[in-house]
Amino acid sequence: MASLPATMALVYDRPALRIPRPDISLPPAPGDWLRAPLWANRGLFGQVVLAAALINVFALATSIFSMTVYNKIVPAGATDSMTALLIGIVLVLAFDFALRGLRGYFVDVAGQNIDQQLGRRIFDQLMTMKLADRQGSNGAFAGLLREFETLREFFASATITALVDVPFILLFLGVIFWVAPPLALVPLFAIPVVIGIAWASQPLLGRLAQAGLAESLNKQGIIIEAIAGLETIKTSRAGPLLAARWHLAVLHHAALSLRQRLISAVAVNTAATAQNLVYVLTVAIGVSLIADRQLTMGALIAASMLAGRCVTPLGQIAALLTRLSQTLSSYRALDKVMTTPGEGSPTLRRPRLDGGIAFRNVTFRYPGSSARALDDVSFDIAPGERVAIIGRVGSGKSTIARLILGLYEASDGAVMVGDADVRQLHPDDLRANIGAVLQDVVLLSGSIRDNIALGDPAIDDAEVLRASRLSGAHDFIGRMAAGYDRQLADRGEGLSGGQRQTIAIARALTLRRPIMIFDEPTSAMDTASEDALIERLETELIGRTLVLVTHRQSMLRLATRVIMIDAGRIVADGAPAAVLKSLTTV
Ligand SMILES: Nc1ncnc2c1ncn2[C@@H]1O[C@H](COP(=O)(O)OP(=O)(O)OP(=O)(O)O)[C@@H](O)[C@H]1O
Repeated sequence: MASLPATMALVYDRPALRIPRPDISLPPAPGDWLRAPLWANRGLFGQVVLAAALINVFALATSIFSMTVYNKIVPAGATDSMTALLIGIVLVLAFDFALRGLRGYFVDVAGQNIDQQLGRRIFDQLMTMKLADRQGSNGAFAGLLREFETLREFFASATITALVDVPFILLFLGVIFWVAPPLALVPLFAIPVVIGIAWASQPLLGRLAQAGLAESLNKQGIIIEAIAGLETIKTSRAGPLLAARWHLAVLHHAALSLRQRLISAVAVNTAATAQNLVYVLTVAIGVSLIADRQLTMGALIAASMLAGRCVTPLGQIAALLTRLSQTLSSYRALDKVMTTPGEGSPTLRRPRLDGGIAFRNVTFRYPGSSARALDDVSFDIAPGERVAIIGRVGSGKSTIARLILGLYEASDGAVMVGDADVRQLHPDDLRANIGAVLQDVVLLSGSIRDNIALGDPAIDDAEVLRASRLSGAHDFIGRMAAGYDRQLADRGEGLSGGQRQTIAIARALTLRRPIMIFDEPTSAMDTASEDALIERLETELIGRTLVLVTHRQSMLRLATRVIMIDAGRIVADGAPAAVLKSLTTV
């Protein structure tokens, strides 16, 4: 940057981070996106299982300890043996303490890994998914994608430990049966009751969870829309309307959550009461067995401790089952998104395209719409040709630009770029060859320089500067104190509409791509800025293909051919003067 005057220096620390392109291989089979991260952490889960199993075995040791103390040590007054036993049990408890710590640690590490792996997969899917497959409002869709946290929470938390505890119920039952056979019947009756009630509540909880998820996404959608549109909402006094929608959504969601909690509470409280009842009944029956000399005091104490251990996991399972329905509805909703095929397959790689564009009998309907945005449209644009697309509002001009960029696929017919069908072309190659300025200019948070280079390592400071001078962005960036380092907020807030447009044009002009698509690139500019831009572009665009969507006659200076669209059909195609003349004579 030494050759630049000080005021133009682009002070920018190029991130060392390599930005990997998302993987756009075939979509995973249902559930793969979740199974793979879980399977990748099987080692950690194995250790959790082992630790949890040992903790259960240690629980057995404390019961046996109590039985031995009451049956052998107390009657014989064997204090020496007591000391040895005490040392043994303290060692067991120390191991138990360490294992509980390790178990928690392994669960947390597995949770962190799953978080990262699932989070990456979900973001990659978002980046590669077709625009046509995006569901619901921005807020609701964002909320849906964040549901992966519910899944992580379920799989990497108490779930694993609760599940490991289940088979040990049988072990504890077996030991109770060994020390005091009739007492085993008490937990044996309690277990199916607790599981039965938790299981019976599943279908209703499942329906409530599904409705609850929909309501929560609706709530999220409203709040995100309100935040993004705050300026418009205030100026058009739409606050009360949004507030009414919000209150209704909160009301519905709260009512569903309350019902969910009430039903979950029945299962969870049944388990808690069963736990107490099992203890009381074990002691009561045990006392009568002692009176009949069928049971020792030590055996009763051991049996009551073990009966508690039998029923404790049931409480966890009841809580788990109530969360299962929520987890399942999140899983089903996410699975739909995650198994949707992404944009094309990466079979056809063309790093450099020649700039030719062709539409072959293209018909297009937007998803969910029966109207044809484009109706049997055919044209050929030769490499280096500069074509303006004109027409009335809503006639289909921007749709042509979106189809060339591969943002949507033609419903019928084919869109060819550089002699290749855009459905076959790797989207990365297609878009690397096209410099595009879309109608709604969106900048991202970060510096102005970041927004012009947008993560492409091939764009260096000199190229950023060249493109900014061409677009006119450099004029105002040079006057800013922070220059190209000026940080922008979300969506480029902090700049005027015209300034945002010049930055978007600079972004498109970098790297002299063979195809330029400009959709109303100067709609927010004053006439002088627009004239200056046209003059610079006239030489810059020589030899490059231009598709220019415009309502402005002044911009037609850049075009050597004009295509006119009306209601999705081509109604005129020829030299600018001829097409304009036909317009005035109609
Ligand atoms: N995302 C969408 N979903 C459904 N219909 C859409 C969508 N975008 C555009 N349309 C419809 O497709 C038709 C063509 O839209 P397009 O944006 O191509 O018009 P345009 O000619 O660029 O209009 P303008 O001059 O106002 O930008 C319009 O009838 C419009 O309502």
